[in-house]
Amino acid sequence: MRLTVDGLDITLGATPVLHDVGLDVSPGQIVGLIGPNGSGKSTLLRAVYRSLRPAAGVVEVGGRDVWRLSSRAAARHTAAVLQDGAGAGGLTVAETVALGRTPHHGVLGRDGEGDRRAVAKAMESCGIAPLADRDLSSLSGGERQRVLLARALAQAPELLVLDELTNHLDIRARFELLGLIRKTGVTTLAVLHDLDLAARFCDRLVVLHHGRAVVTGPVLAALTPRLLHEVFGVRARAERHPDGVIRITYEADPLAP
Ligand SMILES: Nc1ncnc2c1ncn2[C@@H]1O[C@H](COP(=O)(O)OP(=O)(O)OP(=O)(O)O)[C@@H](O)[C@H]1O
Repeated sequence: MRLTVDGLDITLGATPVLHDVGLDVSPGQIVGLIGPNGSGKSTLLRAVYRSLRPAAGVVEVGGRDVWRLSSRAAARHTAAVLQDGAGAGGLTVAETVALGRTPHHGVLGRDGEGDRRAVAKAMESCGIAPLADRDLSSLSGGERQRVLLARALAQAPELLVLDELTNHLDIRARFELLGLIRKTGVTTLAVLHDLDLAARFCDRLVVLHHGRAVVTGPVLAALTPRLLHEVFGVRARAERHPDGVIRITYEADPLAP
């Protein structure tokens, strides 16, 4: 399902945070949202998953303005995994993942066989089936991230919104979970701080700087040495290696003026 954001302006308190931001994620693509701390990435995601109403601009998923849908209707197609998302207190892992099915329930709100299958499959694919009966609060940060991703996948979304999913994950888990998301084929907008991971897994990048989308495009076109210096303040270059993978190489003194 296509995501389109156009002309987004957001002010928080008295601080203008996003200015005329637009982006487009084609069905099945993974688009990385990158930018320095405070550039407005999480704020933009909040407008997309309908937790922050923009002062101006439109967010459309599958051609429908998300702010014209009920939150329940929007939750049937969009799932979010948020930075250090705590999840509901006092629930087991299996109960937490099952919450992902809530937007699909009828008026009786009961789990059916299809719901149970979706939950089991999501737990299996995120590697958390052995943790099913553990209390969510007893998990490590990385385990909790896997649970929150499983909850999002159980939701069977057509748009996945990820805010620093890879925080707390060990290096293998980063590759595993981003690879898993690629395999699902779900349209994804992901905030990533790790530029190497962004370069490896994203079809396109949107670079935010001081609340503006300054560059949008394929990884190599976006991550020029000039952009890396002007936006991220580092001397580095992105190159496609003979194995086909794009990697970032930092200069000996990345902070050189
Ligand atoms: N309630 C608020 N009132 C005023 N300013 C706010 C408020 N919430 C966030 N901001 C500011 O908005 C800016 C963008 O914040 P946001 O969390 O979207 O950035 P980010 O790019 O996700 O940052 P990070 O990479 O550090 O997570 C920051 O400068 C932040 O201080």
